[in-house]
Amino acid sequence: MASSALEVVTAVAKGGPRRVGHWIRGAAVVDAPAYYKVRNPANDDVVAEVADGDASTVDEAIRAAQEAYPAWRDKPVEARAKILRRWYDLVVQRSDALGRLISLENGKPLGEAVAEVRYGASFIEWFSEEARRAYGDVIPTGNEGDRRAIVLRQPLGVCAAITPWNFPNAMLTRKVAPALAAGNTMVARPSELTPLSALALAELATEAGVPAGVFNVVSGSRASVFGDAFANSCTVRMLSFTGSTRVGRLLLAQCAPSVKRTEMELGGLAPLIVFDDADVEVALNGLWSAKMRNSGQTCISPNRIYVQSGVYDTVVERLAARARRARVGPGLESGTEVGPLIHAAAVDKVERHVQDCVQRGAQVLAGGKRMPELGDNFYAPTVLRDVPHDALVAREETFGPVIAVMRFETEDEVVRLANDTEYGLSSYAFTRDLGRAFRMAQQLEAGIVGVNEGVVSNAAMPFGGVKQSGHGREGSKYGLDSYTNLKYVLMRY
Ligand SMILES: NC(=O)c1ccc[n+]([C@@H]2O[C@H](COP(=O)([O-])OP(=O)(O)OC[C@H]3O[C@@H](n4cnc5c(N)ncnc54)[C@H](O)[C@@H]3O)[C@@H](O)[C@H]2O)c1
Ligand SMILES: O=CCCC(=O)O
Repeated sequence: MASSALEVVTAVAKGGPRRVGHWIRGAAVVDAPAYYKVRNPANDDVVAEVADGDASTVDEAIRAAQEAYPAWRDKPVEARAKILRRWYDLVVQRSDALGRLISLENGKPLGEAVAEVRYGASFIEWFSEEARRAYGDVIPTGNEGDRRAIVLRQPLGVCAAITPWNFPNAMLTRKVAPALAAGNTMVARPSELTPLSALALAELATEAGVPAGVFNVVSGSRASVFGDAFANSCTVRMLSFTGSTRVGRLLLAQCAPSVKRTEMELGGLAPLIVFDDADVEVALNGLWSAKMRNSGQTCISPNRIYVQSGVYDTVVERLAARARRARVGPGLESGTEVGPLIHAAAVDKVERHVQDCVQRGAQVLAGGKRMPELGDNFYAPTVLRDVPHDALVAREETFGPVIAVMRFETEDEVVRLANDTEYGLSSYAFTRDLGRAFRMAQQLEAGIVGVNEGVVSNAAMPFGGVKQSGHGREGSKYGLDSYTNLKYVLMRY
């Protein structure tokens, strides 16, 4: 019986049973009162049975994090940095197994899954280094003869994290690494669909020397139980959430009574603009990589593709040819470029969006259908042309492999269309005109702008949204801000 998340991959290969518990106080909690099944989206097979926690589980994990806090906070920063660095090394060493785990529970192609592990690890590496740079300030008072004003940067205490299924490894490391680097402790609750990657990361953290109770992971099938328990706890000083804007709004309201600090990494509806003066090859490559990563289930995936009239026909035809060639299949099958969607409801949503485009006059150039021969959760990479600006895809995240192409004539028109949304996470523009490139960087209302580039994610850069895509920045030198308080001290001597 595999009881460790890291052993699940081998147990699956051998067909053996596997039950995985919460990770609290540096150890797996065995014999939980209840378990639920985690399934592979590619074939619906049970990957593992995972502990189904409740409010008492969360309370126990919060207690563990609270007890571990003073010693972790007071550890010399070099010691914390070295432990994080060891954790990074272990994650990299185990990247194949961790990648397989992602592929098993999330469905994404193995190559992408291993790339996610390395991306996730890069946040641990980055913050193991940033730990040493949690600087404060000395501010002139005007009375330097007898006083000094200093600003200290201090940890918050116990932090909580709720993470989504689409990047089960990286969305967690970019919260827990800065939290621990700054001297906080953490309780994390991963998506019920993909808890194994988080549990495996916690095991490796313990192996690396993260003391018991500093990083705890609780799993469970009833999401709101965890949100309620985190929000209602006055011990939890901060909640960092990545997920939909709908759930983000709920959690913000729940955190209001305890005036908890929040970091919200929410949904997107990215515009991607191809101007007539773009290098079409660069634009097509950028669009394809931004769109098809994780089968389109990415918060920064472009949902609204605006192509200027002069290159419209070329772009849609070449995209359609690319989509027809794409190899769709299970994530663990070699050669797979596009994997399954996470579950049946996700496929239903994609189908609804495609049908809506067609009903409004769009034409399907590639895909536009389910792939039952592969399984219930597969949808063919789809290219639609002549999509009207009032289609559903222009208002709601599709979260699937659908390239919905709209036509525009002028720069002013496309900036207005691109900004006409409550979302503001990422945006993309392809142009060879330098002035226009700067105007796009300036005018697009988003936390991230890719100019002639579709791959924007990097641990050294600030990731986050504006408007209803959230607040706070993950990664970069700003990534410690959400996990630290500034304390102003005026010293008269
Ligand atoms: N901005 C970012 O960095 C970023 C990154 C990844 C995903 N996302 C967004 O996440 C969404 C996709 O992920 P999802 O489907 O898991 O989102 P989701 O909001 O449904 O769920 C996110 C997490 O919240 C939990 N949850 C759901 N309802 C809850 C409740 N009432 N109380 C507490 N927790 C609750 C889920 O179980 C999951 O763990 C998309 O909108 C995507 O754009 C954003
Ligand atoms: O899904 C959103 C996060 C993806 C990323 O960090 O590149």
